[in-house]
Amino acid sequence: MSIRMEDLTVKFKNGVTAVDHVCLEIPKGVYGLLGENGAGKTTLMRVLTTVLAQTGGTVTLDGMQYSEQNYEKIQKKIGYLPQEIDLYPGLTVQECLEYMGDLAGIPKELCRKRIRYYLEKTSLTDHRRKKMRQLSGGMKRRVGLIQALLNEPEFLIVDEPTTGLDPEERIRIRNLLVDFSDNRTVLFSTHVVEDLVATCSRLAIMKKGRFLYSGSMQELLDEAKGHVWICRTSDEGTAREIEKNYHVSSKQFVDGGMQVKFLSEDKPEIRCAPCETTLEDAYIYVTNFRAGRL
Ligand SMILES: Nc1ncnc2c1ncn2[C@@H]1O[C@H](COP(=O)(O)OP(=O)(O)OP(=O)(O)O)[C@@H](O)[C@H]1O
Repeated sequence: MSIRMEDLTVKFKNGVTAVDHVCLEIPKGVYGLLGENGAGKTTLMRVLTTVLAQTGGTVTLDGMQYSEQNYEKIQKKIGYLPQEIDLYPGLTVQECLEYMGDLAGIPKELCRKRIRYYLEKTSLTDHRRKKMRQLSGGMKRRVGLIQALLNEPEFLIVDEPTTGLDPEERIRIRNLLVDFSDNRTVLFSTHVVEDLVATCSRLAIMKKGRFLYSGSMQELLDEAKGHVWICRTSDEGTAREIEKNYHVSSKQFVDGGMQVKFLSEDKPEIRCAPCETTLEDAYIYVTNFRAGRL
């Protein structure tokens, strides 16, 4: 399963161009999508799920064009967990999932078997008789993920799947997505950088409707290599100066002073040492230093 976008554009009636002439190929496996608020990620995902039609360019799914006559066939291959999901509050978890499975045309027995499997995988088995409205936010999110997985789609699109989950559940869901991606494509949109580090080896970074970066995680880290610096200082003035002049990626109090990690294209003129690059640093590097080239 491969998804290809060529010159894809979405311009809303109010004049906002949320997706701006982008090209991208999403291969098999988990593919990360990162970007600031308003970057255009949700709009892009809505096009990929056929909820919204593009205003320009093309999308193909294994060579099949996204066009009205193909929408039904495409929808059968897709699972989607949107950012906001409010499933039937009056139904129990089990009833809700059976109903969603029915809507997706999954035979009853097969559907029940899958529901049992995914309830177990998402630690919801003991909650299956609860009404949807009685669930916590994190539990609702997990039910939302199950409904997206029920038809075992070839292309799964998940928007912030780990929002509201505690650390253990977050890890479990990430592992579930990685297992699920075997021979399938999972587009994983998130603001949580560690989620991508733990799940994918390729990703795209979006800003103002365009891709600032698309490629491997390692190449992204390499781009920022040599531009990340660390300064330990007990002088508040130095710390303030760094904040004023550079993009700070972290700061923390340490014995007798402060440790500031920051990004700079060139070697800074203050006392500091080069430092290992994390995905978060690389993200800040690309969004701030490449943005000027947009
Ligand atoms: N239906 C719409 N009509 C007009 N403008 C819209 C519509 N939907 C989104 N936009 C605008 O398009 C741009 C991209 O929005 P989008 O929701 O795709 O961003 P996002 O990357 O998903 O943001 P977030 O991370 O906050 O969810 C924003 O400027 C937004 O205001």
